Parts: sequence; structure tokens; C-alpha cells
Amino acid sequence: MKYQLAITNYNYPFRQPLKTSHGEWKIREGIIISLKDAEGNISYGEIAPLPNFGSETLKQAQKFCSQYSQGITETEINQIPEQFPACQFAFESALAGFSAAKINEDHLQLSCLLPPGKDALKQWQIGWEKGHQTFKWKIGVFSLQEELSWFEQLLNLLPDSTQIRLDANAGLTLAEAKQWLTLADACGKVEFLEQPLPPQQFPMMLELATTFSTPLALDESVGTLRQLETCYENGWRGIFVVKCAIAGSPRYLQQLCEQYFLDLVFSSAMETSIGRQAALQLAMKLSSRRALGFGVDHWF
Ligand SMILES: O=C(O)CCC(=O)C1=CC=C[C@@H](O)[C@@H]1C(=O)O
Ligand SMILES: [Mg+2]
Repeated sequence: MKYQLAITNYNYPFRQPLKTSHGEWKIREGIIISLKDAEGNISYGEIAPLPNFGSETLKQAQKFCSQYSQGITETEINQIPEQFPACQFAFESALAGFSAAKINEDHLQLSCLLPPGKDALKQWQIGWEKGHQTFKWKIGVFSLQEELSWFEQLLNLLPDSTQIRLDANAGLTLAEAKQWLTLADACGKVEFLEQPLPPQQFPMMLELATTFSTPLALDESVGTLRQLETCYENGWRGIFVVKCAIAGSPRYLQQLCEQYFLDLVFSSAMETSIGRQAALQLAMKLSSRRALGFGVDHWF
């Protein structure tokens, strides 16, 4: 069957720029696709690229979609090359969307993404009042001394029942990573330290993972499923952060989860509600015992 394809580009400014050690991210740009079948039923998907994490660029995705202005078949969808992981996710999700039931988010355990720096000392309360028990805080954005001081204050503010994820976006030196992990081991409140070093320093992260008790999570290192499988084959048994919207084919992700035991955290790519729904569908299907990294509604 050939589906009619329509594409709509979007760009949504964040309420406040998303500051990470990669820099400042002000606007989320992407593409909403729709597939229409022979009966006139329509299903949507979202292409939300994150080239920093290994996905195609927005321009590459737009060029890819332009090939199918006359429509696209299920076979062509299932043969989208892995160089277009965000397109693979969007088209496969749209195909599945014809029969998928909407996810009710009311009872999901979500991790709340806090702003980096001292703003977190105020904003955590908003997440707490929404019922969040897990908070994520970006580090490697300000000076180490400032962040260590704010972290101590945050630890004293957060209720005992909560836990915190630290995300360095590959922005630490080895010495800084060891300092954060020593503190994390001592306080027992850090669920994991996410991507302390750049992907090229994989051997050092493997060594850190065996030296400290606080778990490490790979994110930028496993942005696509091919990268994820490579890290597993090279010995990673820590946490894998999967941003479904940019990782690639949902069928391939399901196959990896059946083939290996993977300690997964499902994480937002800061997509809109269309990509979010599809990513949460996948997360529910593949299940993870960890809070979902989708507590990001205060960024839009
Ligand atoms: O994982 C979460 O809790 C929220 C999503 C999130 O932190 C991110 C989404 C997209 C890009 C990144 O800056 C950031 C991350 O590094 O995980
Ligand atoms: Mg991250």
C-alpha cells in the first residue's frame, strides 16, 4: 500500500534556552509528517533531529522526505537507511500510529529536567509539587567550584525520597568526573552520572564505571542504535540513555532489547507531543525500571 505523505516544518522557541556544556539551545526545529491511507485515515510522526547526538540534520531529513512527495510504501519505510535515524523513528511510528492507543501520562514516573546552575535551587520545588521524585541537573556548564557548591545546597533542599541525575553532556575532564563521582558515592543520592566524558574517551568511562559505585549512563555515546550496540559489544554494562526519537528504527530497538539485557533510561529529544507520544509508546512496550526522562514540559 502506498501512503500519501505530507510534511510540515516547525520551529518552537524554548521558554528559556537549554544550557548544556554543548552550549545554548534556543529553538527546537523539526518536521511533522502525516501518512494518509487509501481509506483516508491519517497518522502522524515527528522527525526531531539532534545532530550533536549522531542523528541526521534537519536539512538532510527534509531532503530525504522530498524523495517521497508522491507517497511512500510500508516496504520503503522499513528500508529507510540507518543514516536517517530520526526519519526511521518518525515513519515507523506513523505507521504504527494507525493502530496505537494514546498513552495516559498521569501515572508515569517522569524525571524532571532542572535548569543548570543555581536556578535549580528554586525550580526543583515546581517539579516536586508536580509529584516528581527524580530530578536531572546539567553540570559542566558553570565552574566546577560553583556547581559543587550549588550541588551541596541542592542536596540539602531535596526531600529524602528523591534522587538526582547529573548530566555532564561530555563536558568534564577525567579529574572533574572523579571529583563528582567521589561526591556522588559519598552522598548516595545520585542515581547516575550521565556522559561525563566525550564518546572518544569510552575506555576511561569503562574504567570509571568499575571504580565508583555511582552508576554511569551513556547518552551522546549511544545516540543511535548502531552506536548503542557497539558500546554493548565493547563491554558497556552501565546505563544506556535512549532518545527514541533520534535512535533509529523502533523495530531494531525492540530487537536489541530482546537480544541483550539493557539497563535503559528513555529520554526526550525535546520533541513535540507527537514524537513524545510515539517515544512513550515504545518506552511502555520495552519497559525500564527507571523514571522516564520526559519531565520537560516546562521548557516549551
Ligand atoms: O533526559 C531527560 O531527562 C530530559 C532530556 C534531556 O536531558 C536532553 C534532551 C536533549 C538534549 C540534551 O541536552 C539533554 C540530554 O543530554 O539528555
Ligand atoms: Mg544527556
